[in-house]
Amino acid sequence: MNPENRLVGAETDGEDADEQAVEAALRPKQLGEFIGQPKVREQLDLVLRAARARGGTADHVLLSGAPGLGKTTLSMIIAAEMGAPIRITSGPAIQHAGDLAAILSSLQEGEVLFLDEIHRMSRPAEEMLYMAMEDFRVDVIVGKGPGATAIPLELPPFTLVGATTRAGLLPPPLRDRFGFTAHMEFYEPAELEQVVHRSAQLLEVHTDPAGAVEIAGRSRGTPRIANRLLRRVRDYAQVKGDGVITRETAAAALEVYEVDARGLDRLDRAVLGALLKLFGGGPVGLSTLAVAVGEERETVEEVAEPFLVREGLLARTPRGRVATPAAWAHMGLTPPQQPSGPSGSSSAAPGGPGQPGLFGA
Ligand SMILES: Nc1ncnc2c1ncn2[C@@H]1O[C@H](COP(=O)(O)OP(=O)(O)OP(=O)(O)O)[C@@H](O)[C@H]1O
Repeated sequence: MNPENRLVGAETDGEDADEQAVEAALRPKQLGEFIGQPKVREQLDLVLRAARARGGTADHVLLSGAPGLGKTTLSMIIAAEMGAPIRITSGPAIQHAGDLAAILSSLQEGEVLFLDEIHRMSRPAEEMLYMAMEDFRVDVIVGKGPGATAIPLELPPFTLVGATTRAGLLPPPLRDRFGFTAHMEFYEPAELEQVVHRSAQLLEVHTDPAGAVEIAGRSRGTPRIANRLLRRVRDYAQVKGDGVITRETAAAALEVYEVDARGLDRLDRAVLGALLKLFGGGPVGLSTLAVAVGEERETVEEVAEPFLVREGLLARTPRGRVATPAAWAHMGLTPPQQPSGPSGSSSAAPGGPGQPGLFGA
């Protein structure tokens, strides 16, 4: 399986230009339209109102959280609420300090600079950013070696919105220069239902409440996935039904796309299936598990496991991967009997009363 083409992948890697255009059209434009994240919304609202009242530029904002939770959307909302233009770039696109200097020196006063994946910027660019954020100034180095000179360049005040999936990877001097930091959480099912209803309205497809519940429940807490599943269910409803999304059409469509009731796809289920059926629920080493499902070790570890761990279906322990009781239940399988006696065997079902500490990693 090519992990980039996963329907339930939270990244945009496998999406074509049309899909990305639809996604862009579904973005909320104002803070009031942004669903969920109540704390972030409330705090950001204060930051933006205060900046507007002062007639100034909003403080720099750091947004952290998993892909597809709305970081880009929020950065655009910040610009819209401030009536400012926005420039979008990303850490990996800024390889040299000069790349950053070129962007910074062309910003207009009050402009929002959205820097996605800010943790992947090169070190020299990062150091240049410190000064730009704090003093709205950069030193452009001209020449090399002992003859090199630093030419100071004044910048107009701007708002940096940095986004990262890994806030912990940011060096503290960079993190400290943001006036407001927000962590985006995964969305509750009820919030995802609202996302589905809103997007369905924009796409002009009729979705009944139970249809939205069905899609939201399979969306892995992520609006981008909810929107993507909605589009696939819409296709199915148009081809196989009368275009209306009901619980039945949503369930039938997502069965075709192999996204189960909890949002697991074929890869997730293959990993869980191997762990349960071939290894009695574990513990089993990652490499062995990867061979058993015919995937790269990294694919299992980085693509399938994070969601399985988050859902409480799989645990990473010092002795290997272990299925939880919830995994057995979800896959409709019965765990093997626990061996009696003081020390349990390693192939016994994990998590039972006889095996304390197995999930303690
Ligand atoms: N709170 C929300 N309400 C409604 N729709 C949302 C919300 N958050 C995100 N979306 C939708 O989800 C999609 C993905 O959002 P966005 O691109 O902002 O995520 P992201 O966190 O920037 O992801 P990445 O880090 O992968 O770029 C967009 O189409 C957007 O419309």
